[in-house]
Amino acid sequence: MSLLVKICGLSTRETLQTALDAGADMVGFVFFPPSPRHLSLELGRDLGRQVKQRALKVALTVDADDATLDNIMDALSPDMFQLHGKESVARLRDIKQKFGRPVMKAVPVATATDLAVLPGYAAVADRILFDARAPKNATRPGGLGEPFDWHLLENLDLKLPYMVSGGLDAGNVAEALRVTRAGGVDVSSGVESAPGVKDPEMIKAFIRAARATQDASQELSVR
Ligand SMILES: O=C(O)c1ccccc1NCC(=O)[C@H](O)[C@H](O)COP(=O)(O)O
Repeated sequence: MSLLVKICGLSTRETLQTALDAGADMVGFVFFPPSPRHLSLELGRDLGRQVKQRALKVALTVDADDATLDNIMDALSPDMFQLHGKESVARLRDIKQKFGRPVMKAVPVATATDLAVLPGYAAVADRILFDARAPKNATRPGGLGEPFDWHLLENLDLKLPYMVSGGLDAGNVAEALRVTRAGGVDVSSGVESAPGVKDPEMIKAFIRAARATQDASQELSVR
């Protein structure tokens, strides 16, 4: 299974084009007003049209109600919802049934006890995104540019596909993959020159660094 690379929090046509041209598998669009990456529905509609099925469109929400999800469906027609709030297992099931889209559940990680929620979510979600747990005073539950201890996932036995995120960048993505054996990586701050300002060269460097781990593992497997 090839590595999935997600660039999250895209908000301009230029940087979205860079991510698509550089081969991102998933492009994430944030619909959470306190975020510096928050998109209006109209901008989401415009950027969504640009993707043209070159990558999966991931709509990122936080404890959103049905009306909000409905509006996002109309504007973006996402390929997947990324639920990054305190959504319950029952709410995941509800959203999948109502909107007919796969859901990726973000699981905040700070200590091993945070993994206790996995069996419940893994029974309903289509994918898990492990992210660093935000500090109590944070204005948002993700996109904070801080990693968690990847070794907490070292012995993970999860049948569901999962991604690792939180403080990744071109310099540490290979180590994050080596330790976590994740099938995908996700980045936001690590490809920005300032909060919410994506940098095209950093996007390209991150994707190159992530892809290089695939090449290395393929070389090993054919030896
Ligand atoms: O990116 C945001 O602003 C955001 C706001 C609210 C909830 C989640 C958010 N981002 C979630 C993501 O998928 C990020 O890519 C992930 O948390 C990693 O972010 P970073 O550590 O900045 O790379």
